[in-house]
Amino acid sequence: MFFKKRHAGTDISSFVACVAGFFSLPEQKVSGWFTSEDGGLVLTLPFACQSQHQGLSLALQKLDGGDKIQIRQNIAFGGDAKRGHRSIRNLLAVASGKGGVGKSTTTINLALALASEGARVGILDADIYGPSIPIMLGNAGEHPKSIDNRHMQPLQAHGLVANSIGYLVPADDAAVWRGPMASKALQQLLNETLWPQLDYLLIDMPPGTGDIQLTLAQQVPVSGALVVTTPQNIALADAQKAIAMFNKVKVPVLGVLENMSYHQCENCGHKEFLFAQGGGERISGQNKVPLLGHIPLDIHIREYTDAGKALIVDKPQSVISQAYGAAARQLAKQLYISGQDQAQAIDISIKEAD
Ligand SMILES: Nc1ncnc2c1ncn2[C@@H]1O[C@H](COP(=O)(O)OP(=O)(O)OP(=O)(O)O)[C@@H](O)[C@H]1O
Repeated sequence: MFFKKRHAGTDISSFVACVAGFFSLPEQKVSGWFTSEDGGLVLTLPFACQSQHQGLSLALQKLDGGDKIQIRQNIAFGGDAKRGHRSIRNLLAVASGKGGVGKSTTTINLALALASEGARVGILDADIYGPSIPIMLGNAGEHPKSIDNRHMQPLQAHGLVANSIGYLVPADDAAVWRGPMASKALQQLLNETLWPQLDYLLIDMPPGTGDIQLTLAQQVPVSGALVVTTPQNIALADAQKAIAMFNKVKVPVLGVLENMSYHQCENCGHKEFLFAQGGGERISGQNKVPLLGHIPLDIHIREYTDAGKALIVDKPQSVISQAYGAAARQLAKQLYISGQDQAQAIDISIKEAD
């Protein structure tokens, strides 16, 4: 590991410290991101954070030799890659516990935010009983094409790929499916869709924590889960059940995202906390999982998703887009850290078995 410390006579520890500080990570987690190529140093970032490259580059430029470092992004495989899906580097479940807290809206906007951070992103709508992704992507009524009558081409919208039961059967049909049929449908959507190479596949889970959700969490090789909640007590109680469910099936909970945190008046700027305040902090503290952000209750979010348009693409500089962007980068980082920890745990248990 000599290279980790020195490169062509340069002590790289100051670069490592700079990158570690920039991402608030321990130095040993980032030292392996530096490699040597054609006599120069390359820094390869393993999670989606393209919007941060310039800021990081400026920080490095202040260090002796830091201006020559090339920055790249190559998103790492998360979790137990051997159990994973061939073309998908990270499968992420987005769950809520309680219905109507904005899980699908959050899934779409985080997916768009991850794509704007330079990742290849897909959405699998597993909300069999209320598939809203087709409407939110603006392509309800379209159907996946198949060339062999077995595999489906995912649909494309706003730079994302997606598949949903909503593209395949009328909503009323799926609404009466029992558990085994619903989980079979999800397996088919995952395994019979011709997913292109993806860095992240976000799975919009059905709301609730019953048998169906438990089966889905067990059957699909997800690398981690995100729990969406509002700050309201009844939503938090259900979010807590969702966290307990993932703990039970040993799926790492990467964070909690508080939606509809407040409404800010467009005229006077006054913030109103319609669904109470501090709930996200409480649930994150109690469970020792990161709180990835607060998304306000905002008319533009509702209007854009109802119209199947992408706020983040149309108005990337808006406060809302920035809030989703920050949450998406946090999520990507947590997914990476959790994947590293899992890989290390597997490594340790293999060594112990030796
Ligand atoms: N932050 C927000 N600001 C304004 N409206 C929002 C916000 N988040 C979600 N909504 C709106 O709330 C409604 C419910 O959102 P959504 O369908 O995403 O919830 P869900 O939790 O996925 O619901 P379900 O339990 O039915 O799957 C939608 O009309 C959506 O546009």
